[in-house]
Amino acid sequence: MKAEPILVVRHVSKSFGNCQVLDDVSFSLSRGEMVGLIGASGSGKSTLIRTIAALTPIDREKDKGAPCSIHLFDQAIQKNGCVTRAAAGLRSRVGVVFQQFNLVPRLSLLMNVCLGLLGRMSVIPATFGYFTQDQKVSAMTALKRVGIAEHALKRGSQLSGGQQQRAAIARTLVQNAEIIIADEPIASLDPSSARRVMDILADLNKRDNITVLVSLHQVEYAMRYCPRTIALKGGKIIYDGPSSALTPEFLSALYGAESEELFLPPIESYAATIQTGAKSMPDAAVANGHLAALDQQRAAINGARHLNS
Ligand SMILES: Nc1ncnc2c1ncn2[C@@H]1O[C@H](COP(=O)(O)OP(=O)(O)OP(=O)(O)O)[C@@H](O)[C@H]1O
Repeated sequence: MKAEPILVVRHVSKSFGNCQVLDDVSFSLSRGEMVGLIGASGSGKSTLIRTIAALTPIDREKDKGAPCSIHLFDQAIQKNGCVTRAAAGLRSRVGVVFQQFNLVPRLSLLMNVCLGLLGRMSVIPATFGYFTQDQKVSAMTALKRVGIAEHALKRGSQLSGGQQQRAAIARTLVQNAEIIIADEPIASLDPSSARRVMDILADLNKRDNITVLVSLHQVEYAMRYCPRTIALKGGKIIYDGPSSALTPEFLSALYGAESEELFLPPIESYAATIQTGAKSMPDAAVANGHLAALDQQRAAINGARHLNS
C-alpha cells in the first residue's frame, strides 16, 4: 500500500524582482518520511522551506496547464501566487524550526515551549499567554523528550545554541505537529550538539511517525540520517532519490566545483591551519568537528603507545 502524501509541491517558482530563486520545483513527501534538502549556499533551500510554511508567497503560474500549488494534508496552503485561507489552520499542524532566532530571549524556556500551543488556543488566553497546568505539564514532557527539562526556568537568552534548537523541537511537539520542516537547524552548532539535534529529529520520525524535511549544508548528515535526499541547484531540483547514492563522485557530477561546499573539508586542512596559526577558520562548527576527530586520533595514537611501552 502506498503511503499517504502529506506534502505535495507542484510547479513552484519564486522570484524576488528579476532574480528567480525557485524554478518549477515539484515533489511530494509521504507521511513518515525523513528527507534531507541539500544545496550550496543560495540554491533556494530556505526559500523553499518558507514557501511550504506559507511565509513567502509563490509566483503565479506562467504557463496555462501547469498549476502551481503547495498542498499540505490534501489542502492547498498556497495556490497560484496566493496564500489560501486554510493556511492558518494548516500551519498549526506544521512545526517550523529555523537556524536561529527560535526563542523569545526574555521568556523562560518553559514559556517558550508553551508558545507552540498558541495556534490551538482561544483568543484571550492566547493574547495574555495564560497557560493551564495541563499545558505546562505537556511542555515539561516535551522538554524531557528532548533532554533539557532541567533548564525549564532559564530564560531563552541563557541557553546554548543546541539547547535553543532542542527547545524549538519541543515546541513542535506541544504543537502536535505532524510534519517538522527544519531550515538548517544544525548550521551553527558544534558537532556533538548537531548530532544530538539530528538524533532527536530521527527519533521523532521513527517513534512518532512525524514526517521530517530538514535542510542541511553538509551532505554527510543527510546520508547518515535521511533515507531520501532532494538536492537543489540554482532553484531547481537536480536530484531526488536515495541518500546512499550521494557519493563525492556523484555530487561532483551534479554540482561541479560547488560540490566541495557540501562536504566536510579534510582533517589535514585544519591541522595545517592550526600549525601555521592561520586565523581563518571557515566554519567554527565544522572546525570543531575536525578538531574533535584530531583529538580522537591523538588519543588513539597515545593509547597505542601506552600499550606498546
Ligand atoms: N527576501 C528576499 N529578497 C531578495 N532576495 C532573496 C530574498 N530571500 C532570498 N533571496 C535570494 O534568494 C537566493 C536563495 O536564498 P536562500 O536563502 O533560499 O538560499 P539557501 O540555499 O537557503 O542558502 P544558504 O544555504 O546560504 O542559507 C539567494 O540569492 C538570496 O539572496
